[in-house]
Amino acid sequence: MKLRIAIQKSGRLHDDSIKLLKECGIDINNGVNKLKTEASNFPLEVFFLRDDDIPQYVEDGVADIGIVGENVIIEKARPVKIAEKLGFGKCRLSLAIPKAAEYNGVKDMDKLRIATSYPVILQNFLNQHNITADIHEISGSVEIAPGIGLADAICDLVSSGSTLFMNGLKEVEVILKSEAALISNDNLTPEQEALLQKLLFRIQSVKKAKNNKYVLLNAPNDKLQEIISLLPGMKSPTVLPLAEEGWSSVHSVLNENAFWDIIENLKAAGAQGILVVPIEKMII
Ligand SMILES: Nc1ncnc2c1ncn2[C@@H]1O[C@H](COP(=O)(O)OP(=O)(O)OP(=O)(O)O)[C@@H](O)[C@H]1O
Ligand SMILES: O=P(O)(O)OC[C@H]1O[C@H](OP(=O)(O)OP(=O)(O)O)[C@H](O)[C@@H]1O
Ligand SMILES: [Mg+2]
Repeated sequence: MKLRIAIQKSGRLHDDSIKLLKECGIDINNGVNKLKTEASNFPLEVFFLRDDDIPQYVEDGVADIGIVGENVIIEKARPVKIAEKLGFGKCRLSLAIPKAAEYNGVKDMDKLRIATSYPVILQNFLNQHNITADIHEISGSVEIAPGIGLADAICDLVSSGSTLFMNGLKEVEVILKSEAALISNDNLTPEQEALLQKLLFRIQSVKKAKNNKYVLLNAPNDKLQEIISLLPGMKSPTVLPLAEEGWSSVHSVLNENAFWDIIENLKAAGAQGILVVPIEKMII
């Protein structure tokens, strides 16, 4: 028995999806233009599909699990479970209007023509704000719509904002924040569920490792207690004597979010020779 995963064939999520599987120790040979392949060291079959189709395939059980943006999951409104958010493909779905247009709030969208590939999410947003607008569904190149007279505003994905900028548009409302997620069919068999849990365990170890760094530093023994008190660590820091009398080496794990603040405090407390090393897997 194999678990079948659907990932994007090409596009924004393709490379990161393959990379995540690799980081989980799963080897797949991803031949050019192949639509289906198998992992050599995990019971996993991989289907390469258009991202829009992935929720439907997972709902129908053609694939058991899939990797797709939350924006697509919500737009397609299929009854699938979100098993894990994956931390890549981060973007937002936003409303944008021509740079020179005046904007005083969502109510300015009333009666406008809005071009989008996300009619369901947009309609829900407009309903919540009691706004009636004319939604033009188009499947791509949405940012060009105001420039060619197709629409007054757009609702599309943004990350750096450069596509909006290049098309003379400005972002005025964020409707949704999104990242890639692992979705699963609602009715997996116990065997499939066990394989999914095995995969999730690996994904979580990879994610935790990415959010943490291994830190080594030298501390004079008279500052050791103060330095140790600044370090969270997985249990408590490792302390080893240095060859030089009166000094110790301290090893610990620091979370990315608190990282720079703690490093500054460690330096101020007398830590020296601070080394920061990436962690490949982290199992707690
Ligand atoms: N600029 C961006 N930055 C980060 N993530 C993005 C960005 N644009 C899109 N994404 C995420 O990546 C997903 C895939 O985007 P992409 O542009 O490759 O889709 P697509 O053109 O619809 O591809 P497909 O050919 O599979 O239908 C989006 O649904 C979204 O979740
Ligand atoms: O804010 P930015 O960093 O400019 O990113 C936003 C753009 O990225 C996505 O398209 P993509 O580049 O994936 O091309 P596509 O239209 O072929 O899907 C999205 O549809 C926007 O057009
Ligand atoms: Mg698509």
